[in-house]
Amino acid sequence: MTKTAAVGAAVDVVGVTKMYGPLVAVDDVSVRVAPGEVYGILGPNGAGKTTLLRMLFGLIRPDGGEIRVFGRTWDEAGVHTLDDVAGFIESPKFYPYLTGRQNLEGLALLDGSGLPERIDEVLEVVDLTGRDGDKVGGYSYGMRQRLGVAASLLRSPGLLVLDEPANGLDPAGIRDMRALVKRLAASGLTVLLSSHHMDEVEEICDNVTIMNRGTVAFHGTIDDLRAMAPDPGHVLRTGDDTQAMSIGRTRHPAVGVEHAPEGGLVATGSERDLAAYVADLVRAEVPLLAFTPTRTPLDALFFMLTDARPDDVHLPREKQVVR
Ligand SMILES: Nc1ncnc2c1ncn2[C@@H]1O[C@H](COP(=O)(O)OP(=O)(O)OP(=O)(O)O)[C@@H](O)[C@H]1O
Repeated sequence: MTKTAAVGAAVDVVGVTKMYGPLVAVDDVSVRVAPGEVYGILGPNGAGKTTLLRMLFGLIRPDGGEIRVFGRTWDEAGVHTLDDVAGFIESPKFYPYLTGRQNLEGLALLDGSGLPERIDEVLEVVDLTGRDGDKVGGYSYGMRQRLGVAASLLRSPGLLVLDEPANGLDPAGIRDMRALVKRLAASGLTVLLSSHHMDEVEEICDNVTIMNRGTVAFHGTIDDLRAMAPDPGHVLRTGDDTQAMSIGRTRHPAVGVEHAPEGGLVATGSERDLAAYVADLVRAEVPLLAFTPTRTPLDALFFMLTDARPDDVHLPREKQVVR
């Protein structure tokens, strides 16, 4: 990426660095989000995602580089940098003893640009119609996240920034949040979201920056990412691993067959080569007990590009270190 500000970009982060003492939390990172796209910042814990979004929101200042939001910088435009922007860092906060609707009414009043008549509309977008009269204290975590999105939409933003919106949600909450972001994207809204989840970014985003320890480990389209992904690995459980291994090594050089640390074998190769190998095992009457994918190729790539361990990346928010 060239280090010049882009004309017409919704967000243009150019060579931004942020230090915390000796720690370089964000190291010369550039990210360009075009209007109308859904852009993902993906990375394991501590990669620098939230720090980057905090700088965009003006909550902290970069030590170097420049951030433009719809062409505006904090130095030039001050708080007007966020005129057309909405979203939240980490989790949105609401008054638990007020209803969802009352919280939105309060926000609409405070934020002159949020029209009270939009409340019904945004509640419907986030699928909270019918629950708006309940106190927020009784909402699930997923409902609160969706209310946060509703609060953001009140001001009809041009850019919605979401920091790990699906983090800490149960599977149904994750599904609802993804569906919501997809609906918003389909309506033409520009969305910048951070995530721990490769599958979330793959499902929702057009472009992605993968961060690791403050630096950019990958930058490009989801298709570019897919093209880089390694062949899928499969765990193979057989009644005769020795013979299965020997058939693999002698007759299927394009398939890698190794002993899996947890028992059984791991076979890697293209789908076609794996299918031929398995067919051969069946022909040789090697008892086949299981053939299951280890992890998706994109997940495997994510672990290769970052220091994430599979266990690191699905920690719910409440289990993470609170700063
Ligand atoms: N206020 C702070 N003071 C000191 N160090 C900080 C502070 N905020 C963040 N860091 C450090 O900066 C690095 C990047 O943190 P950041 O929160 O941006 O990562 P992240 O990718 O958002 O991770 P997570 O997914 O866990 O939120 C981490 O090493 C973190 O410990």
